[in-house]
Amino acid sequence: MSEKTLNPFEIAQQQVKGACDKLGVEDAVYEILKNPMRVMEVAIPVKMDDGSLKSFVGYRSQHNDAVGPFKGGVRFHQDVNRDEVKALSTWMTFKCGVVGVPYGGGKGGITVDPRDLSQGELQRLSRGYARAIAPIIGEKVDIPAPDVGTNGQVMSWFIDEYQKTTGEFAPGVFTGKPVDFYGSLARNEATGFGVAIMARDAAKKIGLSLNGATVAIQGFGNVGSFAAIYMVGMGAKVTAISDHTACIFDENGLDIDALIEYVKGNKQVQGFPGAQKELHRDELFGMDVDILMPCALENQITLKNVNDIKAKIVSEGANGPTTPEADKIMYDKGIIVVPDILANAGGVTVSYFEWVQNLMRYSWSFEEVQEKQEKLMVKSFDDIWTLMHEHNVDMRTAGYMMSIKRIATAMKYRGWY
Ligand SMILES: NC(=O)C1=CN([C@@H]2O[C@H](COP(=O)(O)OP(=O)(O)OC[C@H]3O[C@@H](n4cnc5c(N)ncnc54)[C@H](OP(=O)(O)O)[C@@H]3O)[C@@H](O)[C@H]2O)C=CC1
Ligand SMILES: O=C(O)CCC(=O)C(=O)O
Repeated sequence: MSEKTLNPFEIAQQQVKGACDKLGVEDAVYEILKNPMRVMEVAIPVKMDDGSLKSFVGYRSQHNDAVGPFKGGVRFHQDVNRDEVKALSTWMTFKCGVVGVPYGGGKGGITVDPRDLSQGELQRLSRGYARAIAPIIGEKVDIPAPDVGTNGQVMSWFIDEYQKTTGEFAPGVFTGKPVDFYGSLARNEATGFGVAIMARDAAKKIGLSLNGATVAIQGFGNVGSFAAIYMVGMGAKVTAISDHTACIFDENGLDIDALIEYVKGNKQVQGFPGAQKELHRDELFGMDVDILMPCALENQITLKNVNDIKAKIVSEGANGPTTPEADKIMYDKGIIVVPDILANAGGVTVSYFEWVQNLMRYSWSFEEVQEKQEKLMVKSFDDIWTLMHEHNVDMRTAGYMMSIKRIATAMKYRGWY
């Protein structure tokens, strides 16, 4: 048996359709939600350091803005394509609905491996992208943020170029900015922190103590590294971590601070001197751990490896890491999967707080932001947990159902159906 599809957009549509059917909403709701409202494709010519000119392809997909402005990150990665961006924007709509932040879904990206570019080339590419999408974004229209391969520096170039292009000083048009350049305290930590607290709450539900619990994390970028830090802070041992080079292992728990320092210099986990063992990156999924956190890319838990999983809880830091077929197998086995649209919603939640602070020209303390994030995510977790039992569905379907109700209500008031 193999997967029906690995196309992330078809998977996103399947997930939305399943939840619409379960809820029994009018057909019009899925008809509207099955496609993004707009997808822009742009060509971005960049003068390379060697004097040549290279044209890169970029996208911005705006899925649905019934609840509020489109919101979602921008990915710089060699595998970015139109359907991936459409899927990511779809997932954003339902993620915002899950935590109840007043946004719709958007997502952007450029097909490029940023590691192949110099800082100058990266800046010119980022500015070209901001100029190209400027006509369709805005502080109250569509608010991009970081995703794989982008960060606060890229957001800062976006802001500057947007201002040059439109003449408008609008720090709230992008979130995920550096803290000393209109960013919010606790945004950098937010997604990983959320992934950790959602695992903590799932553990509570099944009576799993985090003290000494073991964790495996795929991906050690923004999301994976902060998830690791917070899990250790809660008493757990992160025994395995992978990136595209390797999976490193230590039965006593990896030293996360030392690994962060190592990765800063070496750009990879392979060769970390603090590891007991080094394995192929894909061996991470079969590790004998209590909690698994996929924090890299789509389609990582599939029919190929789902039966190797020994974890009791999967907290999805990445967007779309699990195929529907693998999802069903984990549900049947009683593995709790905290779905991406809830587990990684900390990022957009604190992006919302950043935006509110920007609009008020005011800032909150780290503790205040993190407390607000935790309160919101814990409530969403509890609501979804209740809904899951009421309808006898998995957490992902329950999350979509909760979200669809909110979005369908807004669409109804607007007279869209
Ligand atoms: N940043 C945010 O606020 C949010 C991010 N997300 C999602 O979380 C995921 C990670 O994002 P983020 O941490 O920001 O991205 P980063 O670019 O910071 O990190 C991505 C990580 O994934 C690793 N990776 C890539 N391919 C593989 C592979 N085949 N096996 C193992 N590891 C791999 C990368 O390793 P290497 O460096 O070796 O390539 C890197 O460590 C994405 O799905 C993103 O959409 C979701 C919500 C918010
Ligand atoms: O911070 C944001 O606005 C969105 C982050 C993001 O891209 C995501 O949640 O996938």
